[in-house]
Amino acid sequence: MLTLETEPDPSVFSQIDFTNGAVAAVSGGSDSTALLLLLKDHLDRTAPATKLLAVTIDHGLRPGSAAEAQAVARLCVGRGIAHRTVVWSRRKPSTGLPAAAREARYRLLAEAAQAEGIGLVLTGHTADDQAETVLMRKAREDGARQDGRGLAGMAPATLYDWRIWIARPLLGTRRAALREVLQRANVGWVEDPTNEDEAFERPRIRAALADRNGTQRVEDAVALAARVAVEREQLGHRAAALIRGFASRPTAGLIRLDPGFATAGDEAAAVYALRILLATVGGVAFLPDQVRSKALLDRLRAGPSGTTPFFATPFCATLSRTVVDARRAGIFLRRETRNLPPAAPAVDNALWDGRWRITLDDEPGAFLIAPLGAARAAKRPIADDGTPPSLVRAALAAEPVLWRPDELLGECLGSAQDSQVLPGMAVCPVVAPFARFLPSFDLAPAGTVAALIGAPLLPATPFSGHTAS
Ligand SMILES: Nc1ncnc2c1ncn2[C@@H]1O[C@H](COP(=O)(O)OP(=O)(O)OP(=O)(O)O)[C@@H](O)[C@H]1O
Repeated sequence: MLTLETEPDPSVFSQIDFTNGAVAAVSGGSDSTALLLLLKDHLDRTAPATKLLAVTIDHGLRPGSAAEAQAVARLCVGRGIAHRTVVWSRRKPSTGLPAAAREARYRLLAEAAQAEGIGLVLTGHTADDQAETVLMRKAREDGARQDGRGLAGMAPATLYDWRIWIARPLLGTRRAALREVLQRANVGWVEDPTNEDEAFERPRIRAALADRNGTQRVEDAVALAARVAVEREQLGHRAAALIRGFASRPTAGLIRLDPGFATAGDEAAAVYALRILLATVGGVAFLPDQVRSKALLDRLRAGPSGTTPFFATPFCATLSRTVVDARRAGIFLRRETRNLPPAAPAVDNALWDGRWRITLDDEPGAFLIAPLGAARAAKRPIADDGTPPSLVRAALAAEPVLWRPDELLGECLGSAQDSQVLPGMAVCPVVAPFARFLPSFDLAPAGTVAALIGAPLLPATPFSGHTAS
């Protein structure tokens, strides 16, 4: 049976590679304040030269938020820890504020880390947070057509923007244990009133877990997460093997699956692989519906011979903004041409159509980015490699090209295909469902799809001795 740490385990940090330093994300609440003290103690004992920076994001959403950040800064001064407060100064949305604040928080934490040449951010998520997350997702999944992979909860590490690792070393530690650490050290913390506001789902679940069966329910939820995480990782490895065995990329924007993909025998892995590929080709941040994806696989499998489909009757289907074209030459996936972004100035670190990451050194506006379009794609020379030319052209038409603003109707500066870097600008394909947040559970399929489409290699994981591949 799984037991949760009621005393913080000093070894929670021992698997983490601190070679390139760490940012501790410290809100001033109990969990992240304890994280900071435990981390500082660990580094003092094991690697005192490690660069450690505590960062507090002041969302400016509550009257006391600046004072709370100052309290963290004072604690850091007293302990010899570098600290920065970063203010979320952009305009706040009128709806979806918690999600926007979360998005901003991760962006600002990642920027603060990157500015210091640090590739790792640590957060203070606890076993209590994990249990709440799993129970909230379970409540949502019951009755909905979900695949259950969300029940793996929060991953021990998540790659943000394909560049900064967010690690959660306290996921196996109870909040009460962290508070005891603070009480023993005579260090106070801030109570966020929104954590108590039962108008929100998480505080309601938190309150429900505070009753006398709470400990058991937290342990059960965390144990469920651990089981599902193992299953999800295993499924990911099997999906990655199918992609390696059956998928190729005849040209930019076009993925070919060998028909054997549909009949390879591991149906769950094939559906998972198909969902990841559909989302990637379509530039969609979430995987398409499990049931519809399974129905599509069934259709791909229904070849006339029963075992080896050769699509005597070719068919086309669209899912996740991706056209699936099954014919004698193979199963082809490409971005549908509907709803492509119109020509617009390239913006730094933006995801163009969810499929390409743009990085600009120049001032914004130096380039425009637009789909190539059918007319120009029709004039492109096509290699004779057995791929139907009509499919190559259809795929190319949805690929981005770059223009100088004053030459929009003139000469095309160059296709952005194949991670082409123009002066002052880099354009790289992304694995869309994992481009912003890649949970460590999904490293295997993400890395395999990255290799398939020519996306940048994954950085090594923050766990010592583990590579991302
Ligand atoms: N204002 C902040 N400044 C710095 N770090 C923060 C801030 N708010 C939260 N964090 C970090 O995130 C962790 C989780 O905080 P909290 O549970 O409040 O956020 P959350 O919104 O539930 O997180 P997530 O969105 O990742 O699930 C904290 O332990 C801390 O490390």
